[in-house]
Amino acid sequence: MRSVLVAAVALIDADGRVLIAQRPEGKPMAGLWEFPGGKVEAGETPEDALIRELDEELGIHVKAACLAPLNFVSHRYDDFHLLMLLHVCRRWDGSVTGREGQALKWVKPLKLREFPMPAADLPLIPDLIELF
Ligand SMILES: Nc1nc2c([nH]c(=O)n2[C@H]2C[C@H](O)[C@@H](COP(=O)(O)OP(=O)(O)OP(=O)(O)O)O2)c(=O)[nH]1
Repeated sequence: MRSVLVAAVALIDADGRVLIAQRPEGKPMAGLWEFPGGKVEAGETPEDALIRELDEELGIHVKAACLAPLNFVSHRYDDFHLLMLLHVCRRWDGSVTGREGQALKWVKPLKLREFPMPAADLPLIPDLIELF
């Protein structure tokens, strides 16, 4: 089975809310709310990939030193295996903007369950709740 390595992040604002982004129409899992991030490409570290994706998707600049590992998930979807590394980040430069037209929401961790998320993400919610 194809294996995909994804680096993702819970950006946390001053009010303790987490940023989620809605997957656009036309993509697999369209409409679900996810943590920003994406696939780690050949030659990249997970941190490199995340820094690149945050620039492309949200227009913000993040330093590797501001990315703290929180947990990972190993999840078998029907057609691929996902290994996703979730980081936490509270510091960035620039203002968060949906540069790819995606909807964005800042959500308290206790409210994350109100938003439909990919199956792989659900076990990560308690980790975010425990941060506070
Ligand atoms: N960024 C992110 N991806 C997630 C999460 N949960 C989850 O199952 N995924 C999956 C969806 C995708 O299969 C993969 C991330 O890949 P991606 O967003 O870079 O790529 P994509 O599927 O949109 O496809 P493509 O544009 O690269 O062709 O990880 C999550 O919380 N954040």
